[in-house]
Amino acid sequence: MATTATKQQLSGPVLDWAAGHGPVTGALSATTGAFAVATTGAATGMPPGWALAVGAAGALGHTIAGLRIRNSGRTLATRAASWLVGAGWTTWAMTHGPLTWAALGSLATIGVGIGAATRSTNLYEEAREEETIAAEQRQIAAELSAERRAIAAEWIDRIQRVCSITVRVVGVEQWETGTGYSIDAELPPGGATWSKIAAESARLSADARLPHGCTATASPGIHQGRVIIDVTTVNVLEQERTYPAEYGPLSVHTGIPWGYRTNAEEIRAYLREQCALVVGPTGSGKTNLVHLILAGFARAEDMLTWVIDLNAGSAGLPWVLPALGGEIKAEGGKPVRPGVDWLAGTFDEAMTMLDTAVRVAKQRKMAYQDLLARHNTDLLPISAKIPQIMLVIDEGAEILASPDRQVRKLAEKILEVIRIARAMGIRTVLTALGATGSVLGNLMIRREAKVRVALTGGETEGMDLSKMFPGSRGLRVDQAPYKGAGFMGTPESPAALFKAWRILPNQIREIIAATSDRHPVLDDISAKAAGPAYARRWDADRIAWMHDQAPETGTTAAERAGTGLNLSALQDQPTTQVSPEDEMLRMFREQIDAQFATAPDPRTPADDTPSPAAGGLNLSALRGEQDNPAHRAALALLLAAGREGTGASAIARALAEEHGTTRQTVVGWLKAWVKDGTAVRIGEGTKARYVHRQHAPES
Ligand SMILES: Nc1ncnc2c1ncn2[C@@H]1O[C@H](COP(=O)(O)OP(=O)(O)OP(=O)(O)O)[C@@H](O)[C@H]1O
Repeated sequence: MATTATKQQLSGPVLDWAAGHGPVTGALSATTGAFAVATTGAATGMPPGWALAVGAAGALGHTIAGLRIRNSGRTLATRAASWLVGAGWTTWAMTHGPLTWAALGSLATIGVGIGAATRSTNLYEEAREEETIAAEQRQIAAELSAERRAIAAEWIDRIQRVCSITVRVVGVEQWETGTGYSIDAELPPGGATWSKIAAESARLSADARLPHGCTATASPGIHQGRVIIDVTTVNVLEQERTYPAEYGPLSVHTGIPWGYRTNAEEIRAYLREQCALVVGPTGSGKTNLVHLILAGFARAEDMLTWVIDLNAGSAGLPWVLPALGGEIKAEGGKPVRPGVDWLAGTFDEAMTMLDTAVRVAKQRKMAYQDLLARHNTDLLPISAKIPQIMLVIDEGAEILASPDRQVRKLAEKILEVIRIARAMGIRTVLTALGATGSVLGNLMIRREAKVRVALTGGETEGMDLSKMFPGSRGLRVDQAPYKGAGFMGTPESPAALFKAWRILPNQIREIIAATSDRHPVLDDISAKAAGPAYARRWDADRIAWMHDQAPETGTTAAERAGTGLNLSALQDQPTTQVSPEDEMLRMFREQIDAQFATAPDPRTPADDTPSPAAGGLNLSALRGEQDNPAHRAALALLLAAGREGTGASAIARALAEEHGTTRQTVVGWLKAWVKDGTAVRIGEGTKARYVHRQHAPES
């Protein structure tokens, strides 16, 4: 019999009134368990003392288990009492018979009692647990605020000592990046200003014993009586960080990330209305920054980048050649678009580009009047349909400062674009080797180019930061003695230390591939204004300079730059040697041919006479046409016609005077273009029009 009770005890929690039960199931299990033991015990003549012994053992075991999981004394007492009361009833019931009204009634009462007690202890345990968590959090907060209080006290003393200003610290925020903290402080009454503290940045940094490259920078608080002091404690400028490998879409409206601040937070350039000026002496990491800037523009869905680089086009070539040279292919072997929309490496091409930009700005101003009225704005709403044109002019500041008469013409055009095109969505990024007075002395640049970067790379010569960032004091060149590091200021973010990411050549290729489908096309109105000059920008003769300017070896940028601007790009540099670049250019031409069907076929001699291609098409005959100026002009007109398209009569009319081309000839060309996929025919009969495949509805 004893064995039975023990077996029950071993095989299941008959008398376990606590494990895994809520108040109701616990009480039910306890009372039914006790009832079962009592009835079985009475029927089998089990000695009643056994139940009491089991109850006592249960109470003891449960108390030990409860202590282990740190139950409260109250919970332990309730549970032990439950065991003992239950065991007491079982013992009594086995002696007096469990099937009497008194036994059953008292068992029910015990059940309700246990249920209520368990419910109460459970609630108590929950409350106790919550209180423990809250206490832990209070302790963490107290420790944190103790640290913050210590920082506040330290800086109140320091600002008093260094600046003789007694501030009251309102808050201290430790940066998530773990590289420093910001102090929000109230200035004392009596005329103290945040700029007084800003001017003492260097002395404050020294007083705080900050590591090299770390600063205490003051900026305005939420009103003029408050100041924010950003204190960096880890030097992130020293580290080389590569351009983030996530090449997701950007927009002129989201801003374009150019690098990161000393608190490791990225900083963006907002260029919808602003132009930018980037100054960096040789070896400071300027070329790297230009690539980084082009990378951001390439990622944007509403920006087209036009690059002028009279120093061998080195800034733009890595964004063009791998794409058009067929080095990079999109899915299914499709050609990819270059990472920039236009690259000018010669004086003539640069002039053409700037003239085009002026024409586009003027045309946009006239043609988008309705749109501006509808949007109740004088700023053209830039989107993927009407993209912003970003003119990046490497060493543009040197062009502006050049005494050369020819170069001055370029300078005037650059200034004209800057002056007239803000509202119409054309902005420029000018780079400079030095912050020359003649550039910053120019009112137009001072007014329009408020996004500014000075890469120092440790260079102190000719670095007048107070001219680059007027009003910002306490900036010292020696604070950023690393390549790619310097200062950046924008209308949204005051001038302060910054570092550009390092962008690697393979990343440029990755970005070209990743963004090829994302680049917008010039809106029809702008494309019409841009005309053939734009449409033919990738023509073989127009890109021949790329070959002439093939990557040099053994020549440093300094040598190339000479006194600031190397005009070698303006000279003819005939080359006869056959080199890998020749091969690359051949592939490039093939690519152009595939895209625009324009490149001459060496097998067919150039022929100025339009081919009577109207009846029965002969593609090989048409190849001869491709060197024919009338044929090329017709294709340019088709491209310039954009999405609206054009027809044979319109093209023939436009060509009649200069080339004497007949409608019948144009019909032949159009049919050929439809056949080889260059053009798409839309509509029938008299409504038929032809659209270049670049503007065809499905693309
Ligand atoms: N952001 C950066 N982070 C780390 N290293 C950099 C960074 N930018 C440039 N560098 C280093 O500096 C070297 C020179 O960079 P870059 O060619 O961009 O300088 P530059 O000012 O254009 O000089 P140059 O006029 O001689 O071409 C790079 O090869 C690279 O090693």
